[in-house]
Formats: sequence, structure tokens, C-alpha cells
Amino acid sequence: MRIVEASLERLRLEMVRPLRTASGTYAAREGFVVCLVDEEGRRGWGEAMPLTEFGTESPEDCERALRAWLPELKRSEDAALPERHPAARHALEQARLDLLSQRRGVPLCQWLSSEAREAVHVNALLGASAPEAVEEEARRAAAEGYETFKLKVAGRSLDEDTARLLAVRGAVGARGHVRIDANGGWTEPEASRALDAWAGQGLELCEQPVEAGAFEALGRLSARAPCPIAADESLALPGAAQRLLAGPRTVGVLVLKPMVLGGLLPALALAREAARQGLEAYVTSALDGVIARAGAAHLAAALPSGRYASGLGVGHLFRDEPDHPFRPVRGRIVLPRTPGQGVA
Ligand SMILES: O=C(O)CCC(=O)C1=CC=C[C@@H](O)[C@@H]1C(=O)O
Ligand SMILES: [Mg+2]
Repeated sequence: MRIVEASLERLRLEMVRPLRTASGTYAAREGFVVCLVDEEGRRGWGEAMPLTEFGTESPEDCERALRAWLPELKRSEDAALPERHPAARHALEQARLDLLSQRRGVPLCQWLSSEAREAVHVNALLGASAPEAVEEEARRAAAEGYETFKLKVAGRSLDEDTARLLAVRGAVGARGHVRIDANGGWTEPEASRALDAWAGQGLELCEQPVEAGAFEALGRLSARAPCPIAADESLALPGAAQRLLAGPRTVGVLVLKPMVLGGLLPALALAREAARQGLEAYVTSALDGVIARAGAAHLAAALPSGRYASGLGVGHLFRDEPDHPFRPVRGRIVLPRTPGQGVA
């Protein structure tokens, strides 16, 4: 099947308020939307939302790669995709998978796996700083039906984070699944102190307690932590998947950001290898737009395990978030059953 049109548009997402994390503060997001039209008039949509702090290419390099590759796809739909530009590769692959699943007449998640689940659980992202504010965020999310809550930690004193964590636990009760994300902001001693101090808090898991390349420290923390350790930023490093999957057990969970991993298929392949090695995996957004989150939701439904909620509850962070079928309802995204991704 031929691609008869290949278009590229800028996408800028203004955030309602800057999102502060231990690895930086996000005030806006800059990316691109790709649309591929085939000779039977189907439209395949893809999004590139670079996350340079996590190791993707810059928006400028992403745009250059997309403008170079779109004509290639018009020459051949099966053209090889850029290997050194993960965000650009994500957009081109996503648009192509949208077309392929439409032609097959199945939702993208079913195209990815015949055992795909119909819905995915989503965690609420708690970004506020003050304990009272994060308690209110958690209370509101619990009232909306969320069962999993993700709290950004590190980058502030242990006492401040402890007050925030206790406020969240107080708001969601003992049954709430509370996960923390340090974004690599602790040293190994700081991570040990925090995880020891919070041993009684029933943490679901801890994302990236120490810097991305500190694989040995991750392994030592995993051996003594009161909860599973999840690798997020580490996965962007060359050879990281091999190191985390083939080497001595370092973490128990992989955080899959399709935007950082270069697409839905590389992320799915990593999840399947992780499952073979006894590791869990879940999908999170790269603080991206609706199209990227749609693809990520289909991927989450197709993962071998749905044990952990996906980090796809970020729409409220953006000023002009449109209404769309991938907005979580009562903490879940029910995948559209239409062929393809289901984004218009
Ligand atoms: O996981 C979520 O709930 C939302 C996504 C999210 O937290 C992140 C997206 C992109 C960069 C980071 O700040 C952060 C993460 O580290 O997981
Ligand atoms: Mg993370």
C-alpha cells in the first residue's frame, strides 16, 4: 500500500503550572504530529514529543529527522526508520502502525497482541509541593476513582518529602497504591535513608531512586528496599536493557516510555523480554500529547502483564487538553474498539 500524503505539524503543549521534578521543571512541551495518508484514504497519526532530559533528540533534531524521513515513507511505506532519533522514530512508527491496524480492521492493541486487555488502569500523578496541596490532589484523585497515586520525591529535604508522603497516605487510605518517583535525584545514602524511613508506608514501588547510570547502586537498593525498584531514566542509556535484563538482578520493574525507547514495538519487545526474565513493566507518558498517549494506552493494554497502572493520567497538566477517548475515567482508560488507534 502506498503513502500518498505525509504531513508534519508543530505541537506545543502549555502546562497549567510548571511541573517540578528532581531532574528539572517542565513549563511547556514542544513536539510534532505526523499524519500519513494511504492510497485508500486512511489516516495514520503519530506524535514526536522529545524528552531530551531522558536522552531523546532535541526538538530541532527531531524536526530535521522527520522532514528527511517523511519523503522516504512516500517512496516506500516500509522504509527503515531513524535509529538515532527516538522521538521521530516513535512518531513515524506510530502512524504506520495506526494504518496497519486499520487495514486489519482491529484496534491497535489487538494488532500488537491478540491477548490485549480491554482497559488499562492509570495512576494519578501528584505534582504539588506543599503537603496540604498534595493531600488535596490525592483526595481529589481518589474521589475520581484512581487507585494508584504517584508522588514526585527528592530534590527537597527528607522531612518535607515525609510530610508529603504521609499527607498522600492519609488522603488515599491504606488501600491506595502509592508509588514514588525520585527521578534519579537521590544519592545512594539518601535513597537508603528515605526508603528505610518510609518502610512502613506500604509503598508500591520506587521509580529511579538514583542516577540513571548507577546500576550497582540500583542493585544494592533493590536488595534492601521495602518495595520494588523501577528503572526509568536508566532505560534511555545505551545497553541499559541488556544490563538490566541479562546481568545480575538490578531492578524488578521497567518503566517503558515509548517516546524514549523509539516506539511502541521496541517498548513491547522490551516488556516481553522482561516478562521472560521475571521482571514487571508498565508504560508511562513522556508528558506528551493525546496522540502519543493513545498509542501508549494501546501498548499498555498489550503488555504481558497489567499488574501495574500506567502513567497516562497527565492530561490535567496541560492548558488546552481536548476531550478525547483516552481521558481516564474512574482511573481507567477503556480502549476504543474501532480499527486503528481511535484518534481523529
Ligand atoms: O508516570 C506518570 O504518571 C506520568 C509521567 C511521568 O511521571 C513522567 C514523565 C516524563 C518525565 C518525568 O518527569 C516523569 C517520570 O519520570 O516518570
Ligand atoms: Mg519516572
